[in-house]
Amino acid sequence: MRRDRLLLAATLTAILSADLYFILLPKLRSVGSGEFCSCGPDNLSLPVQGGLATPRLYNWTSSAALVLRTPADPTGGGSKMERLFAHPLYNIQTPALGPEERLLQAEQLMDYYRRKVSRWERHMKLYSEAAALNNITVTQHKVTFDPDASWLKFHLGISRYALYSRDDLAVPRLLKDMGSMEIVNADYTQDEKALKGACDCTQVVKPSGHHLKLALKMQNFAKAMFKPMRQQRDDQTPEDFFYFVDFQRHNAEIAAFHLDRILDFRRVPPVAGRLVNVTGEVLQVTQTDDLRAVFFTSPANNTCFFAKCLYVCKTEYAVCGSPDLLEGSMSAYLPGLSISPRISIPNPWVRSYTFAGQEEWEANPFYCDNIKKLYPYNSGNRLLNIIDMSIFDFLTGNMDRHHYEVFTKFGDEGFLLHLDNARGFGKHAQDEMSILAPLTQCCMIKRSTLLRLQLLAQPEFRLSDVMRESLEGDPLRPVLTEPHLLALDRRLQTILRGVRRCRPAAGGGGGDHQGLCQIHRETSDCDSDGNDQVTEEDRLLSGHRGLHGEAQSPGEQTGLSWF
Ligand SMILES: Nc1ncnc2c1ncn2[C@@H]1O[C@H](COP(=O)(O)OP(=O)(O)OP(=O)(O)O)[C@@H](O)[C@H]1O
Ligand SMILES: [Mn+2]
Repeated sequence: MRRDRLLLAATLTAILSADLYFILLPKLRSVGSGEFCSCGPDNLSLPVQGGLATPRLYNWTSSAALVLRTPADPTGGGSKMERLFAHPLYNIQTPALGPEERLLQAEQLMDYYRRKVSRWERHMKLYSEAAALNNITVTQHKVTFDPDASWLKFHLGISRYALYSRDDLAVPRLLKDMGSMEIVNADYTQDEKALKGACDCTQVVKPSGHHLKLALKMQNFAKAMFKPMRQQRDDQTPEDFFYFVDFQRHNAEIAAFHLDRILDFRRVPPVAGRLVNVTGEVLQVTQTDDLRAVFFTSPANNTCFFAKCLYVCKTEYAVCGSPDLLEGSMSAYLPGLSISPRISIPNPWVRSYTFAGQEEWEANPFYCDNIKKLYPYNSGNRLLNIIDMSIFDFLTGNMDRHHYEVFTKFGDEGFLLHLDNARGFGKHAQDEMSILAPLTQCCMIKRSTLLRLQLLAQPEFRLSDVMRESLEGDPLRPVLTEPHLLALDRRLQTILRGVRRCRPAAGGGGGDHQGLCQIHRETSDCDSDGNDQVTEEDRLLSGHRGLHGEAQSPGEQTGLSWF
């Protein structure tokens, strides 16, 4: 009898403990976790649904992510990505774009495309005649002129505010096309061609041709930059590697596109993963002898190829299919430079690309004050855009941002293109604080950026969860390992802490609020969504606590400077 009671007591205790551990504790943890508890000073309690616009992103992501979607559910279940994109901050109505705000006009692009197709057809005719004379087998693929092609729509949708609009359905179509459409041509990229195979194997820094990337043309003339897989998902950059000799990671390119979209920057061209058959889809379609010449069959019978230059330097840099299939990232090409020129500008926070070099910003705490006086950082939003870029790079851990590009058409107020993100996601356990130097030294941030970062720090929209879900839509899922996803949340908290604690070194914060981070409300011509954004965000914020929650009204009591 006593034994029975003991057994009963033991069972009850076990049930109670399990209850405590699995139900009560997680609840307590979720209440106590994060910096944005509903009563805390950092609360930004924006409405979860409705109000400003209806969700328009139901068709946005491809296959798997779509399958996962369930209607937005305020209790925390369902798709977080869908809830994020349905959030008012992501649904601010934008005014229609005028012709001057678009990068390209439809007729201009269509003419360009038509000329390209007929040039290609003429060229293919001559090429196959010559190939037949020389006994070279070429796979002839039929190209199609498709006025509705996804890449064409993507190019037409580029505006002075962003590479694509939030609800642009051409983008998911383009992702799908890049992941599966027939490849009709493979070649070196322009910058590799510019090297003309020149190699300097004595150069340690930025070894030319290290990167082994290709330009692939698809059957409807879409063009993508292919970066092959060089590293397994769970390999980490070795401790002793300098960032400038680190591998380029195809999965980092893919993940960066998704992150950029989730942050609502829309400054990274669409990137999809693809399993490419290097024999059938590269070797057999290339018309470049140089490229054909770097292919070989490995002792394990796999098809491999070298970077043009490193062929004569280090043979271990070859990449191999298994036996022909190779993962890679496909990054949608931007419109050609002849129809939409871009300029490449050195990043003011550029790193030294030598073993021992140090740049001024690393040694001078007042560096930002100097930059603020210099054109084009002395007016407009260029500096705020650089700070956005540093936030983006800090999240991915990319230290290789030596330049940035802008479309010349949009002048100084154009957005910055975030091209080349392949050196992110190298070390999940390390946060490279120096990448955030533009933010921590200048102590300013766009309000629209801060609002979204704060939203993504809330459990209902947790960045790692939204990223995980978004990346599920890529053919190469899982694109990032869990530790890399979780690192995003940690880094996001670090950025928000940085914003809260920011003290400009020179005390030159400006205005009446020196010594605090400046939260910049953008002017109409620079905001990525047009001038309605400011009013809409104001409306969203009205009735809520200030950004830092320290006071009721912005400006006076929050101690922030509003511009
Ligand atoms: N999606 C794109 N569309 C058009 N051009 C692009 C695109 N992505 C990159 N480029 C151009 O190609 C150049 C090289 O690309 P990327 O930087 O990705 O390769 P990389 O091998 O890392 O080169 P680098 O060593 O110069 O950094 C870029 O500077 C840019 O001008
Ligand atoms: Mn690069």
